[in-house]
Amino acid sequence: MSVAVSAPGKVLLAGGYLVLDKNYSGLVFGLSARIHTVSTISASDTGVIVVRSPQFSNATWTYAVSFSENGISVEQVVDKNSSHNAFVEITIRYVLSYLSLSKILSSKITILADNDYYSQPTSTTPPQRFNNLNVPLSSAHKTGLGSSAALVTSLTACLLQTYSSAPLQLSASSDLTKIHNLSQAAHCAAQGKVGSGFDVAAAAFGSCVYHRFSPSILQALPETNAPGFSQELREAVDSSWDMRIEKTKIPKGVRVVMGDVDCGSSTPGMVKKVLAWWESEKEAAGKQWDELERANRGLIDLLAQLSEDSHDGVRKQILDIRKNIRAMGGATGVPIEPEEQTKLLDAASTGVPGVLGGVVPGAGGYDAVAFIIKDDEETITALKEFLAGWGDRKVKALETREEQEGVRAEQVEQYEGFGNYLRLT
Ligand SMILES: Nc1ncnc2c1ncn2[C@@H]1O[C@H](COP(=O)(O)OP(=O)(O)O)[C@@H](O)[C@H]1O
Ligand SMILES: C[C@@](O)(CCOP(=O)(O)OP(=O)(O)O)CC(=O)O
Repeated sequence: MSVAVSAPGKVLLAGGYLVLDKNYSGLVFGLSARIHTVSTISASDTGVIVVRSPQFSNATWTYAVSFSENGISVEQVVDKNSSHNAFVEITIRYVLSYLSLSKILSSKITILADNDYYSQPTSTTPPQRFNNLNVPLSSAHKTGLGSSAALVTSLTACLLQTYSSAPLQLSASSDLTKIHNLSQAAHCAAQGKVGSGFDVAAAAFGSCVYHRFSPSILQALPETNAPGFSQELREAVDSSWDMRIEKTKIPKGVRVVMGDVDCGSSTPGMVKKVLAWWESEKEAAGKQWDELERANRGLIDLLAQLSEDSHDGVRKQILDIRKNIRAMGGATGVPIEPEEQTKLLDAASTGVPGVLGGVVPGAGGYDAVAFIIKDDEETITALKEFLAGWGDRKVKALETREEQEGVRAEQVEQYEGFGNYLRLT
């Protein structure tokens, strides 16, 4: 029996940094680029879970699961080609601990990521779905769609579906909340920090206006090898969390286009500097964040009631958001919208008909841009050509578009290795 689940990637279009504080909003859209997790359970009760990502080399991870009165042990079986995958390992440990099982049947799990998660080699022919990059995962250039959050959420849902005594109803709010909470716990443990969790929220619930959960919910959890970890994890996951999820979507007539810029940014370093400023300049920072929250909410409200004659309002609102983002960058010394990005965003917004505006998504920096454009082929073609010809910086428009739905079950029609054998239910 096979179980297949997928979760979407994300773009935090407005509310970067602010969303770290539960009093402020994050406008996050789920994306059609999804990470799929397929599990096939075996009759063997040796408790071995083999996970593989066939799109990459040296991307098979084998775990021996054992049980004792102290709880569950998940140990990687290491061989000469083994790499380490903390996000996979910790997710397995968290889900099996949450389920408090005493034994498990072995299983094989395959992870398949839509191509937009990683830069693809230049080729005249479009790559097959789930293209085999044939490089180690660590060597693949990520495009910033939130691969770890989508992976952890789809793997969590898949493992729960595989090993729970009662099948999950992914459309049921209670099961969806369980998947979200458990995925947040595993993702934060794997990251070694409790971020805002907007990416896992998008992976679980899809597009939404997000207010974070209180970090204390997860900060109180003990180490996984501590006595009673399973019970404390279960109590935390099953408790009532104080995040707020306001479902939303990109309105008809416009679409989001992500641009992958071939250079890097360091989100953790940027977050550290902005939070240091938030702590040291409380009054000024509070005014700046309140002004940016006002601008962000203005965009959220405009998109919620968009019509053809409010496109100019969206243009002005995006410019207002960007002005505030640049002011925050100036106050903190963090290149949130650096000059190179300002030039790109201004040129595309004024030079390509149908582009309503663009921002630096998430933490900002140099590595990504996101545009809101009229949803027609003429505009998307013109924007792709503009980005491809933008000076010496390679800016590739990604194919992914907003997709409202979060984690969902997939139908596995036929499964030989990987490829086009996944179909939606
Ligand atoms: N296709 C995949 N298969 C297995 N693990 C993956 C895959 N994509 C991402 N991961 C896991 O997520 C990690 C990437 O996390 P991170 O660097 O935070 O990227 P992102 O910002 O895209 O989430 C990888 O090191 C790996 O552990
Ligand atoms: C700064 C943030 O508020 C948003 C970061 O958004 P990104 O989309 O830039 O995240 P990465 O994919 O990890 O780079 C941090 C947070 O909310 O946790």
